[in-house]
Amino acid sequence: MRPLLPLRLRRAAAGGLPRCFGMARRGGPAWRLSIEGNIAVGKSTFVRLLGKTFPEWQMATEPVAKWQKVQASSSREQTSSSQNFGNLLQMVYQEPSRWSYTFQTYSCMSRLKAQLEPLSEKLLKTWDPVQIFERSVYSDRYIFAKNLFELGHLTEIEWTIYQDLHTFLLQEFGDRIALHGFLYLQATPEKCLERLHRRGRPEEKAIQLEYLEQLHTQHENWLVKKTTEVHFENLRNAPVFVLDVNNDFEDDPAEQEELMRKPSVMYCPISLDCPCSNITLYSDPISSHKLISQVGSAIGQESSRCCVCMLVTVSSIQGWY
Ligand SMILES: Nc1ncnc2c1ncn2[C@@H]1O[C@H](COP(=O)(O)OP(=O)(O)OP(=O)(O)O)[C@@H](O)[C@H]1O
Ligand SMILES: Nc1nc(=O)c2ncn([C@H]3C[C@H](O)[C@@H](CO)O3)c2[nH]1
Repeated sequence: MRPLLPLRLRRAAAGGLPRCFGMARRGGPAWRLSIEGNIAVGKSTFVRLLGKTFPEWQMATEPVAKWQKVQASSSREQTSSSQNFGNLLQMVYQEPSRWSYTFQTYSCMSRLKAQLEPLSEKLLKTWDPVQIFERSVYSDRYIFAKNLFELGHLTEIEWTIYQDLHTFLLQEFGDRIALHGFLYLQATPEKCLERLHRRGRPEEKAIQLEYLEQLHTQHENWLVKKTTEVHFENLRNAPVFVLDVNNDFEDDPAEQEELMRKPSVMYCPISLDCPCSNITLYSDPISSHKLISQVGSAIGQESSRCCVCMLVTVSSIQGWY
């Protein structure tokens, strides 16, 4: 079963909707969501599942391989003989004070490029085109760079220059890199460490629980408590859907069922007149769809695909691990 909104409803949102509602039409502006979460929480796994379930969607995975093998990308002769300048991921873990600034400028640039990618031909032909990003230019700054600065691995001057550059680039690119919402995969740092060890990426061998605890706090402050100072108006208003992914439900149908019953909280401060403000949604697609219909009728639409519907659709995948 694919718990998508019925096609009829997905096609209903054609215009005249409040600010937070999208214009679903063939080749129209894409819904752009970022999957956020701690190291090894399960983002790539989740994105892979989304890709299998919605083959028409465009997925931008985190370019870890590029960080592990830095190569010049501007040269016209981009061949297999391109020089390998080293494993920046390993370098930043081994010598954070030396390499954090280099890493953050490079990772930020690679995320910016991903967010600027044009819609694929395939996506242009679909109704409700959707782009999914694994992390974003925002987590680059408000999770990792901020944390490295607080740990003293970025100096005052490096942090200042990074922020200046980040703000400038994001303002320059404006709507071209805008996101419509965030899906925050949330698990305890202990669970992330367990998964990190199970995955066994060599560069991450020395990661301690304390580092994952710090990153967890950064995620909570930015996405849940909203205490992190952010510098972009659209980011302040973006909806955040929090999904508890602590359970190892990959091979456990009983856990999957349990998960389906769990409510998730959607934070949607998108506009004062938005009817989906701070409501509780259910990871059970049927309950969620009922709620979406209620939201739709509350604003005089049969139903629509808004930020809430979009995130519910994405999150309902969770039940099929
Ligand atoms: N819900 C889950 N239950 C059990 N194991 C999981 C679950 N999700 C992911 N895993 C496992 O945890 C490990 C890390 O998952 P994954 O690589 O998807 O994490 P990630 O969040 O993308 O990591 P990173 O932050 O490094 O990009 C993998 O071995 C994966 O198979
Ligand atoms: N320092 C630093 N800054 C980032 O922006 C960043 N984004 C991801 N990572 C690390 C986490 C995983 O080990 C690995 C894959 O996610 O890369 C980062 N490290």
